[in-house]
Amino acid sequence: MAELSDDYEIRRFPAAVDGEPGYPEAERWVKAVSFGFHESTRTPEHVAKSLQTYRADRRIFTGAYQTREVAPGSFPAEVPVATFGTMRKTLNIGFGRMLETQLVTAVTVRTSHRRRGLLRRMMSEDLALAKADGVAMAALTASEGSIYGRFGYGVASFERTVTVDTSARFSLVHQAVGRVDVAEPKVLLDVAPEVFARVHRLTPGSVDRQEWYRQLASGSLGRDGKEDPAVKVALHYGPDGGVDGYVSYKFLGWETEPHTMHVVDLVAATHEAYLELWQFLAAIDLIERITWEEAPLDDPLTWALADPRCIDSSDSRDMLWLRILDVVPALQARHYPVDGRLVLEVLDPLGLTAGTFALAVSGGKAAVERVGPEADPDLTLDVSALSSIYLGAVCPVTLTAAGRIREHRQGAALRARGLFAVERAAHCLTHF
Ligand SMILES: CC(=O)SCCNC(=O)CCNC(=O)[C@H](O)C(C)(C)COP(=O)(O)OP(=O)(O)OC[C@H]1O[C@@H](n2cnc3c(N)ncnc32)[C@H](O)[C@@H]1OP(=O)(O)O
Repeated sequence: MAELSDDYEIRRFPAAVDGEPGYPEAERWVKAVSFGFHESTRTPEHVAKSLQTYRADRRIFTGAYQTREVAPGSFPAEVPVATFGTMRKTLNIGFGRMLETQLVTAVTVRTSHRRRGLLRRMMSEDLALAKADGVAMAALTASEGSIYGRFGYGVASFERTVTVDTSARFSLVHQAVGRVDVAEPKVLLDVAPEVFARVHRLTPGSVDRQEWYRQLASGSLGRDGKEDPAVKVALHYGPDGGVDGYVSYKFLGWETEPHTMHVVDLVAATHEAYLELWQFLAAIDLIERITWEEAPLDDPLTWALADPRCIDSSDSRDMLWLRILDVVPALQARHYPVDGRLVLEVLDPLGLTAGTFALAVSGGKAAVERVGPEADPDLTLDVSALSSIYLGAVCPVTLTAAGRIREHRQGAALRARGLFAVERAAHCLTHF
């Protein structure tokens, strides 16, 4: 664990709502986070609403506080100079299996206190505590690609921004089996979590959503802390009449050309619902373009379009970063689509998971054991590379080519690729 400096005290406390004794401390913490991300100062109402959703997620706040006298006139000592938030949610690890995961969010360090090891200290302590608490996986989404590899995180899923031309060119090779109709946005307060729960069970890489998502999708609470009257909603009804998908969207205004609808949230629990929601979006009159920032890379829409070039997707990026905290339970939790055996030598910059492990899969079920240093490894890899291949969305053969995995036995990386494959493309619709 990192050296603790006397200049700062680290405090951990749960999210509190207005009226509770911990509220002033939680309020200052939230304000420090928005300062760290260069947002406008949040109004007290906005902070109160944020804290209600954070409480529903049972978030834990970590703050670093100055212990020495602060400069006169500067932020007082009660305002944290560094923030670090966590909550626990499930991660779909393929074939419908769920793994409890420590989600890390709201990481900020005030400019005047940066590069003194505050992030390293908060991260090392938090990951060690989560592991001691029996949590085998941590996850985050990163503001910069250069920060988190050193702590053992690896990119495990991707997303892309798509701009879809919905002029006369747009045509889907798909015969509708259900129907789509517009609805009052507030219906999503109830419907969105139900539809998302189905998607979460079906999609490897999916992280269960925070409370805020249903509020965002229904226009109840926008990013600015206010209701968003621009949000519109359409529901997809399957052949049985039940709602199995929705899209929440906003018109970008007549001055944006071509006239564009922006997707706020699109969640579909069946293949048909996904395509039919796109058919609906493309059919909106006076609109020639749809934009969506959270589209999958491996997207059925591409293959259902008569002209796949209707999609412009120049912006692909990393999405979910995973960090295995405990190798044996993490690997044993997965289902494997093929049988096989692999000996993995795992390196860990924080020392949480280092060791050599034998993974033996029979009938899809894994037995994992720590073996001695004399065991002959098939692969040597950093925990960040193991975390990257865990969801099947990053290819071990490619990581070997990149020098991130060392293959001691020819064909071992390809074997790992087969073992870690999942039943459908990994995609995470949850930012946190
Ligand atoms: C999950 C999320 O919340 S993502 C959001 C992350 N936050 C932001 O981007 C907000 C703006 N940035 C910041 O607040 C800070 O610069 C932070 C949080 C990124 C880093 O905090 P610091 O306390 O300065 O980091 P700390 O001093 O502990 O550095 C630890 C190591 O990371 C390195 N590092 C830190 N930030 C960066 C960076 N942006 N790029 C590259 N390396 C970095 C340091 O050089 C150091 O390396 P070393 O241990 O090998 O010497």
